[in-house]
Amino acid sequence: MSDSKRYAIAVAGGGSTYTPGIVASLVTEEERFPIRKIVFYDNNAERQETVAKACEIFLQEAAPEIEFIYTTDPETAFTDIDFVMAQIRVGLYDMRDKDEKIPLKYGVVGQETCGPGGIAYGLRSIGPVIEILDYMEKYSPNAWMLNYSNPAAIVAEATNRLRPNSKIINICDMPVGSLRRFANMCGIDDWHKLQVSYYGLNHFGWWSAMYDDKGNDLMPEIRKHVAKNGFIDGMPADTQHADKSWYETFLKVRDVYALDPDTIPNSYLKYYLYPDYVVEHSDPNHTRVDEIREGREKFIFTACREVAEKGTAEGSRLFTPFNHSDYIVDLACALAENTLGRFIIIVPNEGAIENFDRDAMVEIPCIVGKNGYERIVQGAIPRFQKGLMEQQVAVEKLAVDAWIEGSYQKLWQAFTLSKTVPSASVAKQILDDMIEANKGYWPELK
Ligand SMILES: NC(=O)c1ccc[n+]([C@@H]2O[C@H](COP(=O)([O-])OP(=O)(O)OC[C@H]3O[C@@H](n4cnc5c(N)ncnc54)[C@H](O)[C@@H]3O)[C@@H](O)[C@H]2O)c1
Ligand SMILES: O=P(O)(O)OC[C@H]1O[C@H](O[C@H]2[C@H](O)[C@@H](O)[C@@H](O)O[C@@H]2CO)[C@H](O)[C@@H](O)[C@@H]1O
Ligand SMILES: [Mn+2]
Repeated sequence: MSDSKRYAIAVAGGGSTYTPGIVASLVTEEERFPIRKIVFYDNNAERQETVAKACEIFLQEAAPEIEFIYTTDPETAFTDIDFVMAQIRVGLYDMRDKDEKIPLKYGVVGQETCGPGGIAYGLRSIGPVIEILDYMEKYSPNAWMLNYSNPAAIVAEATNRLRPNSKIINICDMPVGSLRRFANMCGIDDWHKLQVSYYGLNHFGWWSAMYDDKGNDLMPEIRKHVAKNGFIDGMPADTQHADKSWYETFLKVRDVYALDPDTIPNSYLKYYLYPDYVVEHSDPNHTRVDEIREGREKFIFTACREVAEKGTAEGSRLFTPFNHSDYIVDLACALAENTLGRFIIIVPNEGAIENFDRDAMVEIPCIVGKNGYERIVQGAIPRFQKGLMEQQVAVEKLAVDAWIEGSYQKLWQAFTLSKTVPSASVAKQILDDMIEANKGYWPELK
């Protein structure tokens, strides 16, 4: 890529609720990351069109120099692009509904990326994510794919196993969302000023050190805050995080933190460490997906239709950059423009966590530039975290084995090994229901 280049972006999952935010960040960052083309790709023409019509109007008003197209044709989407930003949800919210509600029927955590729901979603995501990666390599062999599609841990294990040489970086917005909260807890205006040590698997990690840009230790202040308030930081919540379930998750970090006051945990650990509490506080008939249908999805699609009806995006709250969209755009910019910024991303361990599987996909800080990423070594981790991670990484690897081999046995083992599941018999009942629910999405299991 030449230094004066303007970049072309394909957004895979153009109909995602996160797409307007990504477009907003791309426009906001145009000066340091110039864009010549944005293409939306989705396999659901109708869903994508609603989002695309609004984005088209916004782009005409805010950045008319950017060419914009949307398509369901892979060749049109992936030809002549520099980056794929992927955020597909295979099976849409209807299948998320099953991921959350089937385990709850058996008294087990029902969650999008954790436990049986996360494994079920993983088995749906692997094939289509690989398909998009293959399209990218066929039509734009030099491009990078930045993948948000969940469950990122299982998708990362699969892409590493099945396409080890591909230019793909799997990412999560949880670390950056949390950094923004930590900065706020310490009265620091910009989370980029934080320098942190962090290790784990995706949605399964811990901060072990945090400093400000002058090298001052922030851990004492953050520890004090988290012990008292969890991740509730007093910032006004956006639409999504004003939801009751996010509030509860951020508050519950207090109890997760209590288990190891030396580190600050990822909020997702509540599903593994307090599964009984989570189930008791779940309504099996109204889970997170229902909150989203009533909240984020409704807001995004209503706002898109309003922009299309009015013929202007002026005054719409749709096109607001936020940390999720800023993060993926920052990362693309780092690869394109060699910024050498620090990013917490999901990569093969290869010794960065000294006393952990070399071939596990771990989430750690890396330096990112034109030639990819360089890991920042995290050293040896404590026994508590290591024990938990070994169990969880085995779940993720068994799930990918099961997808590759079409193995019922390995998938049963994966469900059984999840810390959220109490026994092999409960695992089997959930698995058998999941097989029925995922017909047409999962490989045939023998
Ligand atoms: N990694 C992270 O931290 C992170 C953060 C936020 C969202 N996400 C993920 O981003 C994705 C989008 O989330 P959402 O809530 O906006 O979902 P959504 O259902 O609103 O959007 C997903 C889009 O993907 C499309 N799609 C599904 N299968 C496809 C395929 N095979 N090819 C092309 N398009 C396909 C759907 O039609 C839909 O328009 C999910 O996977 C979600 O888990 C990840
Ligand atoms: O339940 P949803 O669909 O609202 O959110 C699911 C996603 O949640 C995580 O991202 C959070 C993040 O943890 C939080 O700190 C803040 O930044 O908002 C994010 C959502 O935008 C998670 O990382 C994703 O993988 C989930 O898809
Ligand atoms: Mn995530």
